[in-house]
Amino acid sequence: MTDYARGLEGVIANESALSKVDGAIGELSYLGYHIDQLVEKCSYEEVVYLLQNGRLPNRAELTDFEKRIRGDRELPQGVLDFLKSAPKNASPMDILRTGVSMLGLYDKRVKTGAPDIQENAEIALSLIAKTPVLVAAYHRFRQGLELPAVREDLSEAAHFLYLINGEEAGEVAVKTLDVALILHADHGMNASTFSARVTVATLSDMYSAITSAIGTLKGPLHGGANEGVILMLQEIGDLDGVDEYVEGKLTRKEKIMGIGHRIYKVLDPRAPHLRKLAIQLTEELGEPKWIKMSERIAQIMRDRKGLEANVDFYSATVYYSLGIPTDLFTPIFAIARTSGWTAQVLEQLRDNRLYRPLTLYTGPKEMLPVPPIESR
Ligand SMILES: CC(=O)SCCNC(=O)CCNC(=O)[C@H](O)C(C)(C)COP(=O)(O)OP(=O)(O)OC[C@H]1O[C@@H](n2cnc3c(N)ncnc32)[C@H](O)[C@@H]1OP(=O)(O)O
Ligand SMILES: O=C([O-])CC(=O)C(=O)O
Repeated sequence: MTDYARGLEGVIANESALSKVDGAIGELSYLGYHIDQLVEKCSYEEVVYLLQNGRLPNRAELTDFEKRIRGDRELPQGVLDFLKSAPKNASPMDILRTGVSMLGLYDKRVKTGAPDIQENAEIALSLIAKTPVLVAAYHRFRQGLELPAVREDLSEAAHFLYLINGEEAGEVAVKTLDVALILHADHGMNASTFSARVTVATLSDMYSAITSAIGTLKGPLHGGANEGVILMLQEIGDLDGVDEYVEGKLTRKEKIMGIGHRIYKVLDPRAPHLRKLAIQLTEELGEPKWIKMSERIAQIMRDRKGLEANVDFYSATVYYSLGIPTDLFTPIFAIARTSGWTAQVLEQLRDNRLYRPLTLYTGPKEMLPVPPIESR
């Protein structure tokens, strides 16, 4: 019999040249470039180009690429109408999932039959351009505000902050979000990327694949954990409450959000970048208690369970310090990961094979006679 790996742990599902996740030493690279270098030397747009084209752009290529994405930010009127009429208390992740699915309705490039790689590469760029606008538009409309006109002179990070706030953000905020977007862009065969690849491997379309991925990212065991972290910190309230809270969770065998990882057995290499930003921002805000509480939680989890912080642990405090509402944290993760998801979908299509694993059947061994309905 074939070995059964619960939750597909340790199973290699496909090949990919996009990101290398080394769980033993805590190292992450995109197409051979260490994330530490990418964060130091590149913008998010350069990283998107890297994932989409397999190499870093030169200056002229980057300018063209930025122009291409910035020129594709307008949402179809039908999608804007949906965003305006959607319930004001909906989860922005549900809005994003539905909005991305709707974008497919308005895109004539979507066809049935064998997907065209070049057309899908174009759709990928449209999705990268439009997902931030979708999230920001819903956020404005739910407050009864208008969406500012989309602009072509701002980077992805600057434009998103401009749209949600209705005014341009400062340099520090833009740089911080840019780094966060780079760090969330791609991550091997994580659950949402796997969903996207499974969907498109049936020769479905890019919008369906990204819709699947958004639904998968939403859960608190995956991208939803960043919202869970800030809700946990708010529930604890202050540093004095941390030990009792964590002990209570461990006793009840409940999870602490933002801690632990299927692949990283050491610290997630994205966490130190976000930790550094969280320390700087909370100090500037005069609210260091959030980071002090986080440090104590991380320490207890290290000592008691040998578990380390993952990417969601400090990103929560970073976004909170930027004044971003909690329910936009996971959508921001999705916005960044759209660059990775779409690159992974294209990679899947270039060398496609249907995913169809087995299940270990645990039902009745013998065939049962169907009794008449009156006697059941
Ligand atoms: C971007 C991302 O998706 S990163 C992950 C974001 N998710 C979270 O932060 C949610 C909290 N973390 C978790 O639930 C887990 O660590 C996961 C789901 C991320 C990975 O876990 P898995 O590889 O499936 O490990 P699993 O859940 O089986 O846990 C193994 C052991 O560690 C414990 N454990 C793992 N994470 C945690 C945690 N956050 N809090 C408390 N205990 C934990 C489990 O209780 C279990 O302990 P036991 O062996 O004593 O029963
Ligand atoms: O790789 C994973 O399992 C989850 C993760 O950290 C990510 O998607 O960034």
